[in-house]
Amino acid sequence: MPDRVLLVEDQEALRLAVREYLTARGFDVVEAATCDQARRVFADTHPTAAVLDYHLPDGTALDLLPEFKRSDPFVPLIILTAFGSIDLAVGAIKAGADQFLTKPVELAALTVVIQRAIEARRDRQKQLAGRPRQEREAVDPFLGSSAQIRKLEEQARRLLEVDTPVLIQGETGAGKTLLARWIHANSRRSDEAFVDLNCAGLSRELLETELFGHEKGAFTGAIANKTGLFEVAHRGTVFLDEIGDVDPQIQPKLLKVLEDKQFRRLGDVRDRKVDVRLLAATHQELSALVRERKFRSDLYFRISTIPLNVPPLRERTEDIPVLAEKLLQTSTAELGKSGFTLKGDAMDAMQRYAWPGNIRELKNVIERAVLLSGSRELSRRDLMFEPQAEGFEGWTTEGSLTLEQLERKYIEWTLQQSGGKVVEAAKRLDIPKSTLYQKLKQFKIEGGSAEE
Ligand SMILES: Nc1ncnc2c1ncn2[C@@H]1O[C@H](COP(=O)(O)OP(=O)(O)OP(=O)(O)O)[C@@H](O)[C@H]1O
Repeated sequence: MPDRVLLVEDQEALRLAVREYLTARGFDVVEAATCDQARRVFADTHPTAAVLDYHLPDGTALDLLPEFKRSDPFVPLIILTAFGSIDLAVGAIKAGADQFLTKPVELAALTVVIQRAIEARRDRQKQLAGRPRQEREAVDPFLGSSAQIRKLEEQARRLLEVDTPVLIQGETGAGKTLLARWIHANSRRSDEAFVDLNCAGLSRELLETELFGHEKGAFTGAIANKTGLFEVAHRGTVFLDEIGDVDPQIQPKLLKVLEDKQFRRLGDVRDRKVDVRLLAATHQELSALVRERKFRSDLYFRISTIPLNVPPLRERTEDIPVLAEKLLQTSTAELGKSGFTLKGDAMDAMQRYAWPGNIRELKNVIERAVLLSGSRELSRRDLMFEPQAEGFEGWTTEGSLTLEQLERKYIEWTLQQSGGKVVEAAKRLDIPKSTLYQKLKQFKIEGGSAEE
């Protein structure tokens, strides 16, 4: 049976073009032009995945995301936003979207994103059916020769024989999930399930039933018993991404699973026993959340005994060539292409760029270059790095800007936008304050103040 995709887009011409393209690639496409229509079509057709334009005549995609996720927690939701609306995109991801793409939409890229999202959904469903996860081609999380990545490998290998929880820290896209999968796949639990859940943007109710399950009648809408992920992962591994976002009311329940190996389904009167290993990841400073009383200190100490730090890509630039080559190989294979190479100037540019989105961004940049380049020899010009904010026009003022010049302009601009406050500018740039100070010194930028 073909996979059904719900397409919510009010621009008719675009909707028809996307529909034709996806239909020709074997999808069964159902359509809606407004939020209202989308609700009806979603309820009637139970799509496998949905692609939603952000702005709709009677609301935004954010109105639909929670409703869709409530009726089908696994449905992949892909949001289309206008070029440059990074803030909206971030909001959408927080609200539960799985992916976002900027318009104009590259149809081949959209297709790849939909296929991947559906594949990920299938994996989750297989897990729920109780079958051990079929590990896809094993990806090496320790590619490269930098001291940082070698140290990470050494530390991670020591954790394979034990059952203690592990806290994986690192910036978004740095490879935390990949590392968690690797730990599971190489541990004693590898024949059992690996169940992962991203806790970001999940409401307390949804998170609780996802993790612990519920009994029929536990709340309005609980029409049948539901098995939670901890039960599904019995004897295996549970990976909780963005653990810092777990609602404070759920945190004691997580602690109970770790300490007593027991939990209770919502609406149940008895505890259930379970044997799972917990791996958790965060891009936030959990100790700061503890200080702000947003994260319980007892849970923090329980999970942070063995922290692993995945380094950001910009701190291991010597690993970029080998990673880029590997990602080029996998992208071309997935896209059914071959014979692509990266030229020296492309490698240099990649090693000088700051990669705020880390390996995920590197992968996207390479994939886009493969899709869009007219030549198989990819040069610096084929690599389009993501602009990081609306309103910055530094790159349009001069024809030939080096990445270093662009970085300098962007830092100056961000500092100006932050009223000269270094702490705030560092937050906006998503880099540590100390790194920003170094850059200000390096680029001889003046006017930054240390005040909060
Ligand atoms: N060593 C690697 N080799 C190939 N691909 C990698 C490697 N590390 C990460 N990736 C790819 O980069 C992307 C991001 O990785 P991953 O999801 O593990 O990051 P993350 O730190 O968990 O991100 P987030 O914080 O957003 O959850 C994935 O598509 C992953 O396959």
